[in-house]
Amino acid sequence: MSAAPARRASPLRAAVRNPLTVAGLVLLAVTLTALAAAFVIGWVDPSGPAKANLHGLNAPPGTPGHLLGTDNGGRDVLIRLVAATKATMLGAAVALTVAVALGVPAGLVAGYRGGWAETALEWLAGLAMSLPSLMVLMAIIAGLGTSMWISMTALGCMMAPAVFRLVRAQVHAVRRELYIDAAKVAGLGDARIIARHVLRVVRAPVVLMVGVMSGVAVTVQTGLDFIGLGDPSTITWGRMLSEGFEALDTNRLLFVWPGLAMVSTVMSFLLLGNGVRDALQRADTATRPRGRDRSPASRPVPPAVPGPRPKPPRPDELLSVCDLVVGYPDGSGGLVEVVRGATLGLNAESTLGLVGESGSGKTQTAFALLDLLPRQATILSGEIRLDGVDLLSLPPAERERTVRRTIAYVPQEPMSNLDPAFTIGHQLTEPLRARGVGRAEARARARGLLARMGISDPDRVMRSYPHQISGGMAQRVLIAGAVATEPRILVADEPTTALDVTVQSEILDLLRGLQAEMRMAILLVTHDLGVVADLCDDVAVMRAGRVVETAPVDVFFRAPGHEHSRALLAAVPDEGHVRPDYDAEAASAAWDLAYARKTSASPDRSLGGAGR
Ligand SMILES: Nc1ncnc2c1ncn2[C@@H]1O[C@H](COP(=O)(O)OP(=O)(O)OP(=O)(O)O)[C@@H](O)[C@H]1O
Repeated sequence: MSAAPARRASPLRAAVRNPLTVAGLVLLAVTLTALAAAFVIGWVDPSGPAKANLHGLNAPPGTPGHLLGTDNGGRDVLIRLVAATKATMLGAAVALTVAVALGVPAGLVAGYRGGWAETALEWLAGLAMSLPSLMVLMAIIAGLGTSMWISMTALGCMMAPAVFRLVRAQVHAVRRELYIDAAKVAGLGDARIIARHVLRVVRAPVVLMVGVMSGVAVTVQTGLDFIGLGDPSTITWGRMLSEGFEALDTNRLLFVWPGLAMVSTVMSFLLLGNGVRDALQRADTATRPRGRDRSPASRPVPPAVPGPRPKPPRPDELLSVCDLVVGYPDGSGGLVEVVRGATLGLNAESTLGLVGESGSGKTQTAFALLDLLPRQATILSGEIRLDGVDLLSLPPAERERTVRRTIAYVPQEPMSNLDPAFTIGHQLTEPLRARGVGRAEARARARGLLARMGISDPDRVMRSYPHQISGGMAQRVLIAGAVATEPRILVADEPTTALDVTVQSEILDLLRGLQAEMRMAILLVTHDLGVVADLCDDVAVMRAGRVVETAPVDVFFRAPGHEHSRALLAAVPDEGHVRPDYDAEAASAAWDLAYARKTSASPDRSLGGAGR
């Protein structure tokens, strides 16, 4: 990382650089000034808007004492217009508040939690949207009277489903982001994740929708009053429009002023909504990396290759998986199995490499252990035992607690797993704060962890946003976050794939050092057999959703037992050429080299792992 952390431009500052937003601000300022004046008039001279002067009917604009003239009752048009602003804006504010207060939380819950809550809320929203709004409003006014508060509350209820659907769709999109998974694994609760990470993404489209809906609320309220369905005791722009319409022949300006007020206010909402949305979106996307697409993959699952059944897990293993089967809906009412009876075991303080070709089910197996499978996935059978306790038999909340307490996760793509909207310091201290650690101590611990990760200027990194650090640095930050809670098991999914070779070896050394220091077990998901030789004690080879071979790493390299293991080893590119077939001698030489590195990096650990 070379650049010093720069402060990001504030979205509001960016918004006011847009001339259309400035125009919206100016128009809104006029409306707000009228609103403030209306409160003053209501306090100083409440009868002012109704005061008639029978000697000054329909006075033209500019008449002394009457800037906009008078109406056909001799009442001052400007004072009435200002007073009408208050009722109109309050009415719109009621509708908007109801729509946002109902739509946003419902959308967050439905999008984030899914399940029956989403089905029920979606059904309610569909029902509300299928009703003709104007007819419903008229029926409510006919039944409950012309109170503006009631009609505007009803309008808010009818606008809420649109907000709900927008928010739900946004939450659906962000829920799949890797940094949400990372936040969960770090132990943050749902409420905190929604408040900190999800709401930020939802805010830009919601701001635009609020702008549009404010305009709709003003227009509907004005329309109802114009056609005589408003509260006759309240002056609004709609009522003034109606009076102006009746006086079109004598004083057509009476129709123009409230019309202008309505148009300029609606315009101001739209311009501002657009401008602020654009600024927020720019601020969000400027730093947001592309997340990994985890949509249902189209890669076909290759047929299972029969082979020697791996040994059943031993009772003394820290973590064991037995005959795990994970399925996804296949789109035609059935299930497709992506993990098809995986069995493996991880000893305390040792490292197991989970290898296999792309799509063989490594990540899905790891996600099952981490309790991170997507909602659509089902664990169809099998056992996952942690310290002998079958996790799958625990109630979901207890399972989640147990997993978060014991297992940490270093994900595949460092950048996608950091929320671009927060500093590194914030993201490292947040999980500690959620566990009750005080602010100062959390910061001190985070700084210490970064230093332990080999970061020479932890203070600067703490102040940086993810886009201001390199990939290698981001990976160190994620490892720091993962080990902050002193887990007994670390699941690392391709921790070095996205990094260049020199950084890769530094990260491997770091993991090795941390493992020895913290006495944790590591499950390393990888394609890279060099990394396996370098770091692992044992290997489990996956093929088409099954573990086809488990072996100590030296045995795996010297005498792989399964045909698929030999094929994997044969596919490793050699320095000068690609070997046509598995070459035991070359594999053995590669192993000797990796072993030499391994023992020189951690002389205290013997081949095969002391804990085995
Ligand atoms: N959300 C999903 N819906 C349906 N199928 C999925 C989903 N996620 C993954 N799969 C399928 O599960 C299978 C195993 O995927 P997994 O990600 O575990 O493979 P992997 O061995 O980790 O591959 P890679 O090394 O490329 O990450 C693949 O066939 C994939 O298409």
